Amino acid sequence: MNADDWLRAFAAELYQRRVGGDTARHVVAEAATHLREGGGDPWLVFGSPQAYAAAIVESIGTAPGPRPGPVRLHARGITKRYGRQVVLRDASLTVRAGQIAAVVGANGCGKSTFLRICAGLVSPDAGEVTVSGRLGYCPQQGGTADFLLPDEHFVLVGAGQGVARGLARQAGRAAARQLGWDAENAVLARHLSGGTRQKLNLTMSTLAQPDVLLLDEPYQGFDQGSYVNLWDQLTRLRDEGRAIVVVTHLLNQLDRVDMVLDLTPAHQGGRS
Ligand SMILES: Nc1ncnc2c1ncn2[C@@H]1O[C@H](COP(=O)(O)OP(=O)(O)OP(=O)(O)O)[C@@H](O)[C@H]1O
Repeated sequence: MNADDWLRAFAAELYQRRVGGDTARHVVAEAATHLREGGGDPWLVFGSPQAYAAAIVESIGTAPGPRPGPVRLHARGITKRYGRQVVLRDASLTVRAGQIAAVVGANGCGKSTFLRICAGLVSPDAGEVTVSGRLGYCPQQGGTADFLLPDEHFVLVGAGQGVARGLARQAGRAAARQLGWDAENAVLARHLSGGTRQKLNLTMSTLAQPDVLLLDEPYQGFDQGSYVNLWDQLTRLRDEGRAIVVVTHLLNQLDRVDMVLDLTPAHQGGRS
């Protein structure tokens, strides 16, 4: 990685950590000047772009706002029927900036349906959802395009959110690295393993720095290390002030969430 590549990756890491505008320009310009005048390999001078961006964030005290912050997602009295089957009955959830909510319950109790209603993809029969801010959604399956490279996914999602090509590519790669995946390899999505395709899905959902992040069992196919990385990343996103809703069957991580919505029929009626 030459100095220009390192600086681009560094800028993307800052962007991921919500250091933007004049501050980011200033920090990147300073690093560029240092490298130009002092020479040397940026990895030896500054270390990895990720580590240096993390050190910058720590020193300038960016990110965590007051926790919990304003309400970002409010789902109230959600009821949904498919034919005669009542899938959701009066389910409610309120998530604030800086909180993680887990949606749990038995197979078929309506977790994905609830998340799709929150994402605005399915209409409820009763109740309403209010989302404040930008939304990111990671579906349980699908979401990737077989004949596109990971980078092309990032550029496509970035274009929809007004993020420039180069920045989208770098931000996507940086987010993928946090899940232990090197997305720079030129492999079409159809040749990725199931777990890696899911990492691509997840990376796309976080790319545009959503205020509300909806994740439907985002860890499917993940190995143990990737699973740990995922929860570390969710904790970091929460600490940056995102509101996160994650559908999960794995109850061993519930100590890492702020609230639990159990959609098992006996528990419906919601809590927040
Ligand atoms: N479009 C649809 N048309 C008809 N029935 C549907 C539709 N989508 C979901 N269902 C039914 O609604 C119920 C809830 O499905 P949903 O996928 O939300 O459950 P879930 O809790 O996410 O399940 P799992 O834990 O297995 O992922 C299921 O019985 C399912 O078959």
